[in-house]
Amino acid sequence: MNQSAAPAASNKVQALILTGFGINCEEEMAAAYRLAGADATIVHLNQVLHGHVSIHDYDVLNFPGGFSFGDDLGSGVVLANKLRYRQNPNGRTLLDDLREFIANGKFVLGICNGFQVLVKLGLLPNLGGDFNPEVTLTHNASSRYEDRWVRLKVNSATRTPFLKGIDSLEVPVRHGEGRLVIPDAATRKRILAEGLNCLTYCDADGCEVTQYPHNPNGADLNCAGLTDTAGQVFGLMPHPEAYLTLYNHPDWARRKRANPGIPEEGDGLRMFQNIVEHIEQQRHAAVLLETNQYSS
Ligand SMILES: NC(=O)CC[C@H](N)C(=O)O
Repeated sequence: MNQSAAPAASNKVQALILTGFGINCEEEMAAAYRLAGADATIVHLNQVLHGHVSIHDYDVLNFPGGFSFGDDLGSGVVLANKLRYRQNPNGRTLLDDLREFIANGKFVLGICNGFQVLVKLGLLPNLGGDFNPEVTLTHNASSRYEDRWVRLKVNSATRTPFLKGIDSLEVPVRHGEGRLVIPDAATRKRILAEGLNCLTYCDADGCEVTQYPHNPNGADLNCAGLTDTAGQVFGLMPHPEAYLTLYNHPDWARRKRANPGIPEEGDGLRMFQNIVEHIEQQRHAAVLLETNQYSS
């Protein structure tokens, strides 16, 4: 774990990955970013909450999966409250920093418990722009912990760069509280109209199926992931960071035997490659703009 206050001097995209308090998927997330060509720094949340590490030194902030605070009071609730109310020595909360981080055009990703935190903190879907919770994630309709592989379909209307060029993907789920509940018709309508329901559960052919077991939790809109209206904040229940190579898949040997030329990358890696590439392109465009300003 990195204990220093700033990321190493490097031209690579900088991904900050938070851990602590029961988060347990930080190493997989760091592996995903490193395979995608970024620098990944794992820090304990206290480093950020006490003001020793600034999120503003990074390009993309990540909330991994796990069981923060033992899921007490509901998955993600205690951590979200800590981020909303805990002040650092300068009197700022992490939510204050997150508002600024997002206003600066940066990116936030939450996976599983991380998605639950983003929803409970009001970062997703944040239709009102005031960071108040508008939807929730609660106990699976099956009343069971669901631990298996699912297939997802990407909403072609999504604006998030994380999902650019992806039609469908296979990924594992492992959660007890993944059921998205949208409490009112107006919120549901806006989520649909703006394409914020970026991922839905589907069958092996990529056709959307709303019934269990395809939809593992009974989520409203058959929804597995949400973005904010700009597509900068993205959260999903399944774990793309757990499918980085073909060999993460339980069926890899059979698949390789049937098709020896099968790609060795797992479906989940693409989202990390996408965001790293997007940030690199943004930087390149900014440099070109600056060069043109000086030369004209
Ligand atoms: N894998 C996870 O992040 C699990 C999230 C949460 N603890 C749940 O069970 O719903």
